[in-house]
Amino acid sequence: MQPIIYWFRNDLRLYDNKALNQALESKHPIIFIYIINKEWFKKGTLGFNRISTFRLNHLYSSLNRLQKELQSRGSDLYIFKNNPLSTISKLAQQTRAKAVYAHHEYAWYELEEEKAINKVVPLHLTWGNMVYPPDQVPFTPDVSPYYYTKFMKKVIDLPPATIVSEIKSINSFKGEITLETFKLPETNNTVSPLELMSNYLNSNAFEEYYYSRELFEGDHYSSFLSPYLADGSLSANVLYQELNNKLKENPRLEASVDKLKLQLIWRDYYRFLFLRYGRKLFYRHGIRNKNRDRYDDMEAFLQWKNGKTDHPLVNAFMNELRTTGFLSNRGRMLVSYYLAKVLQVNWLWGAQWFEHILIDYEVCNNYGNWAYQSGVGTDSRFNRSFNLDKQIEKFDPRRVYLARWANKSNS
Ligand SMILES: Cc1cc2nc3c(=O)[nH]c(=O)nc-3n(C[C@H](O)[C@H](O)[C@H](O)COP(=O)(O)OP(=O)(O)OC[C@H]3O[C@@H](n4cnc5c(N)ncnc54)[C@H](O)[C@@H]3O)c2cc1C
Repeated sequence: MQPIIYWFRNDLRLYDNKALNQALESKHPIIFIYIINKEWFKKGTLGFNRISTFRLNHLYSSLNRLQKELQSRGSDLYIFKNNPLSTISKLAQQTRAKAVYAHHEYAWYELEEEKAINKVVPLHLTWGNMVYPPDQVPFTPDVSPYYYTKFMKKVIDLPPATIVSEIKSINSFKGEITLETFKLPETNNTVSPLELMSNYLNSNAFEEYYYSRELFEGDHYSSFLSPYLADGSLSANVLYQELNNKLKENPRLEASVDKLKLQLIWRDYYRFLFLRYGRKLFYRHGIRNKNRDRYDDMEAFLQWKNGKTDHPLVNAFMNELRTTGFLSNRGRMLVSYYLAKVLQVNWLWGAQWFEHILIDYEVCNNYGNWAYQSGVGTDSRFNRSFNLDKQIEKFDPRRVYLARWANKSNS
């Protein structure tokens, strides 16, 4: 029987994986692949590439875990470091694969990639990786609500996507693959993403999430699940439904449960927005098509990126980000506001820096939030501003965060 290819994208898991289940239902032997796109490693005009070691190491760790899980089921994961179109074309030709199965993506570049691949070999795409995917809501992406609150109200009472059970047995491809594969570096995979999720939801820290999420830092001021949600090793839908279960067990958690659920709805919202507006979300003037006098000012950009601006709070955030690959949501909001609205620098440059440096970079969350904060996205108050000194008084009154990060040198 001809094989099929299962192309893992941002869904690096064997549980709650709808597209994978559909591939298994086809009964064809499966070749499991992941493609590390070599474009990510090319330096752009701003002097950095699209993936830092923070995210790359995290990705390796998720791939190692997935590969071992497949091996324990008598199968394997083939990893390639190349371009998705050429890899899939060559592999399909070599193995006579009948079709490729994968999850839909949402952003313009990925959608173009899907079209190109589908011209070479039939591509079966399934909606997934969301709580409310487009095939489960009563509206199509082209008319999905423009503002978050409207979107949230439309979906919040709908049943979330059905959770698909973990795959057990696999009919895997036994033939030879001669295309050059990529050997994964060893990584420490101690705790699984599902365990991390459950540890967090059972911790005392989660009880305080409803207010601690607004802080700059802390041991567990936030879930820190974003790197796993971004590469799909943690299912957002499983997290959402686990939150509902937690609430049934312990009604005292209501405020935290509701707040985290709203964040997961922001995540879905941006995906719908990308499906609706496509390439416009990568335009300097955004989907509002408004020229906001933003300049390609390299000197100001470098000062911002390297934590050398006139404001110590911005410097502290940028230093933490450069050193750890992570930043609180508040930190991200304030530094993006500062670059786009105070320094008036092209917001796309900031979004590109985040794409490079963030351990949890995810295209829709990143560019959607950047456009929002820069006044070219869907913020109803597009000229919203923040008083950074007041932010310090409110969230870091004893200057602990500032003392830790503001003067960290640019090494
Ligand atoms: C300018 C800017 C850029 C951002 N870039 C990214 C990015 O590349 N990747 C990313 O995952 N998040 C991004 N965010 C959203 C948010 O800051 C992070 O998801 C969050 O800080 C990650 O930490 P956490 O998992 O502990 O968050 P939690 O508060 O525990 O939230 C849980 C999950 O909900 C989702 N979520 C939370 N806040 C948002 C939000 N504002 N928009 C959409 N989804 C959200 C994320 O998947 C997150 O992991 C960005 C925000 C801003 C303002």
